[in-house]
Amino acid sequence: MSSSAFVPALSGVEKQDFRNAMSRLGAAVNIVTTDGPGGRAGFTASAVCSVTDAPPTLLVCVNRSASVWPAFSQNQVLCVNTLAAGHEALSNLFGGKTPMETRFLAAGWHTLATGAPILDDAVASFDCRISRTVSVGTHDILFCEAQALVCSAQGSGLIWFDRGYHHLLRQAAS
Ligand SMILES: NC(=O)C1=CN([C@@H]2O[C@H](COP(=O)(O)OP(=O)(O)OC[C@H]3O[C@@H](n4cnc5c(N)ncnc54)[C@H](O)[C@@H]3O)[C@@H](O)[C@H]2O)C=CC1
Ligand SMILES: Cc1cc2nc3c(=O)[nH]c(=O)nc-3n(C[C@H](O)[C@H](O)[C@H](O)COP(=O)(O)O)c2cc1C
Repeated sequence: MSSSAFVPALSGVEKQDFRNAMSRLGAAVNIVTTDGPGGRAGFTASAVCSVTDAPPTLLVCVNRSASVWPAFSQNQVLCVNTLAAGHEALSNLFGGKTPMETRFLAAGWHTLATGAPILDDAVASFDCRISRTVSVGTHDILFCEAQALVCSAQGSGLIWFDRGYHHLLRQAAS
């Protein structure tokens, strides 16, 4: 066997080893918001993925111990706002222990179909109703059906990889 850093996991997988391996999966950074009877809330999420385009559905994984969980559970609507390069400070605000009002004061917002806050300069926003929730371990998987979309032709993407931010730059067409 080579002397590289490859470490085989032969008998079960420890939580920290799982996280270390997951840190190697680059993912877009999103601020997921909600509003309604349960109040306005938002958090940073990288566990977001497309499910099917008919009906247009994506999923979001949220830790049930997060302060935002009751609001999402009660409101049953959310908006996935995909961040652009330059949104690192906003991502940190929504990913930490910051009071909810302070998080939202740091950017401009509007609403579309569901009333969930849509970030003014997101790369894309998916305004959704939660169609199904499945609990696995510590997290709820929220299946979300898009009711309205915003898609920007401008801007570079923001990626979370190896526990840090990276910019995904547009290549000039060849
Ligand atoms: N899916 C999630 O709940 C995620 C949570 N985070 C949280 O953000 C903070 C910073 O994370 P990192 O700097 O990336 O270092 P980390 O060592 O906590 O996590 C490394 C990777 O493991 C995964 N991960 C982390 N916590 C997880 C959890 N509770 N359930 C499922 N997957 C999880 C994510 O893919 C993450 O990028 C931590 O508090 C972490 O828990 C970050 C990314 C995803
Ligand atoms: C880059 C990044 C990605 C994250 N992705 C997720 C995620 O997909 N799901 C999740 O439940 N928490 C995720 N978190 C953690 C939440 O953003 C954080 O727990 C949330 O803001 C709740 O914090 P609070 O309980 O202090 O309000 C992520 C944090 C960061 C910095």
